[in-house]
This record gives sequence, structure tokens and C-alpha cells, in this order.
Amino acid sequence: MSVILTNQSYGKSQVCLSYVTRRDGIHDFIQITVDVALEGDFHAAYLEGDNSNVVPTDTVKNTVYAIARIHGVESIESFAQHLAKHFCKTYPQVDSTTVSISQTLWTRVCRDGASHDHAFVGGSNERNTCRVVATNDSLLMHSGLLGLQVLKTTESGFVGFSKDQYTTLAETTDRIFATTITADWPCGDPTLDWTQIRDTVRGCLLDIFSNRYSPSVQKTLHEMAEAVLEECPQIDEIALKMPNQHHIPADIAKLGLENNNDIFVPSPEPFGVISATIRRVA
Ligand SMILES: O=c1[nH]c(=O)c2[nH]c(=O)[nH]c2[nH]1
Repeated sequence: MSVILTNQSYGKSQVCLSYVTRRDGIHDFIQITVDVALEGDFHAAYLEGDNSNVVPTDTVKNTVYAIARIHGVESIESFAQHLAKHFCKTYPQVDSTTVSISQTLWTRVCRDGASHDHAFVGGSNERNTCRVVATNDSLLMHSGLLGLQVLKTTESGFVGFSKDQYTTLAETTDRIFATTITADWPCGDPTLDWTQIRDTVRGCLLDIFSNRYSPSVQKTLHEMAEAVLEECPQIDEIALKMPNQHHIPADIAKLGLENNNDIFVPSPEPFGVISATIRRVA
């Protein structure tokens, strides 16, 4: 039988690192999980068992910590950039390196308006994300966030949809809207303040979600993306994914009781999946 190796990459996943910055007794804390994938001239390892070009994934893991020591972790984007460039610069057999980072969020403890110097609160599933793809002469960067879980108890409806013999969904102009937002946007310019841009994006997403009537997840998603592109001239495109996490009115009529639109069954599955990419046109 004749076969062909059409593509290959390898690396290390889920490398966890925590990083403390100390400035005048005030500490910052960043916790990240890093995935690194290398592409390049590794064919001989697959085809002949020749490992001479293979940078062990164990070395890849160690390099994550070494680059943190050398360059620091000022932002996930700057760290991903240093790490991705390192493999391309160091190993001629590496054509391209993809570094994906997910940041676990810790917020400073605040009491009576004062932020604590070195104590933080965690616990949310929200993550900041980035993905960098580097070669020796190109750099592709994306920033993002995921796990931003939001819900509103009114100002959402869904009417006028297509109906056929299988449609049972009732029209409503007052329903619960719950979703967990994933957002991803290209952010190639190395002069950008990625952290500040992410804060603005997050603010726009929450503002539109909270303060505009939603005739569908689709329309709200589009309005959220439009607001981001309007507020952030540095971003030309944003991809959003917003599952529709249904809270279905409980059928208590069969119990002889009336549902006043206040008793719901949270329904984790199945769930609607709504996603789109919206781009600025000149
Ligand atoms: O906002 C919505 N969009 C849909 O496409 C859809 N489909 C559905 O059953 N409920 C909803 N809600």
C-alpha cells in the first residue's frame, strides 16, 4: 500500500505557569495555560523513526518557563510572541510555531474601596485567550476571551420565525437570554495595548447584551460585534460564538398551576449554537 504524510505538527499542551510581578510592594499575578505546536521538517521522525530534528516536547515545556524568566509575562500576547519566535529563531527545522494561551482570571481583593496589594479572588470560568502563529518572517496574532457567561431575565424575545409541521416553539417577546460568549479578533500590530483593547471589547459586549432589546441571539451577536468595531478602531474583524443556553418555561399547567413567566427549567442540552464573523469594510 502506498501512503502519503499530508501534514504534521507536534508540541506540548496544557503547560501551566503562574507569574508574579512585584513593584514597590504591589504584586500582579498571571496564571496561564500554554499550548505550543511546531510545524516543519519532522518528516523523518514519522517516516523513518529518525528523531534527529525532533525538539522533545519536554524541552518545549521547559522553554515556556525559560522564556518567562527571560522576557517576563507582561501580557499573554507579548509572552506568546516571544515564545513563538524563539522556536523559529532557534531551530532551522521549525517552519512555524503556534502558541495558544488561556489565562485564568484573578481579580484583586477590594475592601472599602481599597485594592489589596497581593490577595486575589478567582473562581470564574472566564478566560483571556490569544493565539500567535510565527515564522521567521511573519507573525499572525489573535486576542480573545471565552467563558464570559451572561444572562438577562427580560428584554429578549424570538418571534416571526419559520414554521412547519415540526415546529412546537412558542413565540415570545419576554424570555430569559443566557449565553457564554467566546470572542476572537486579529490583533497583529505589536504597538497595540492588547490588554486595554480586550477590556474595551468586553465592555462593549456586556453593554449591548445588557442594554438593548434582543429579537434573537443572531441580531444581538451582530450588534455586539458592530459596537466592538465602532469602539475599537484597532480591530477590523471579530468572531463571536454565543450558544443559546435555554431556560424553558416549566409546564406547570398540568399541575393545575399558572406559570407567570417566572418558573423555568434550565436546559443545558441540547443548545442552540450561533456564531458569526463580522468585518469592517472601508
Ligand atoms: O434567538 C434565537 N435564535 C434561534 O435561531 C433560535 N432557535 C430557537 O429554537 N430559539 C432561538 N432563539
